Amino acid sequence: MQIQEKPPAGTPFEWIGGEEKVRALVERFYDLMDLEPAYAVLRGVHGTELAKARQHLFWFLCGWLGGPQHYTEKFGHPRLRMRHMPFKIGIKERDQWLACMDQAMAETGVPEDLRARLKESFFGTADWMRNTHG
Ligand code: HEM
Repeated sequence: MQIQEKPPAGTPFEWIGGEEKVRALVERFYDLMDLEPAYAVLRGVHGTELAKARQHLFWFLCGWLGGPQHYTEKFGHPRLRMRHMPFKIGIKERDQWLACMDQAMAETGVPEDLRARLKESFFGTADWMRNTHG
């Protein structure tokens, strides 16, 4: 008999395990950004305080994954590229963001198939956010 993994039915939000898991993922993402020397450049782009970023990314990701649209209900269209314009985002920043998020997904137990799919989607979004060479 084979043990069935939860099938990828419904939304990625359901698949990941709802708000509790999204919250855990976001918390780990910013904890790692704070802790790991490998993400120092990315950390440096952020201010001293990460509380607002934690809350906003949580609200955003719930909707982006197909769950509750907290972010758009509060702020309207995310206009993410425009909102990131004040920060220098090149290849290094993009790659550290993606690596930090991937490590957070691994450490919070995001299912492998979902993790691979999200990695691709995150790449598209992060690459589109680049606003400087290098
Ligand atoms: C590519 C590299 C990226 C860098 C360097 C970066 C950096 C930042 C910084 C510095 C902030 C401001 C945090 C604060 O207000 O304290 C921010 C906010 C935010 N980022 Fe990113 N980010 C990146 C990619 C992404 C990606 C891929 C996503 C979504 C999948 C994302 C979603 C957000 C959201 C939702 C906010 C909050 C915006 C707001 O409402 O003010 N970011 N990011």
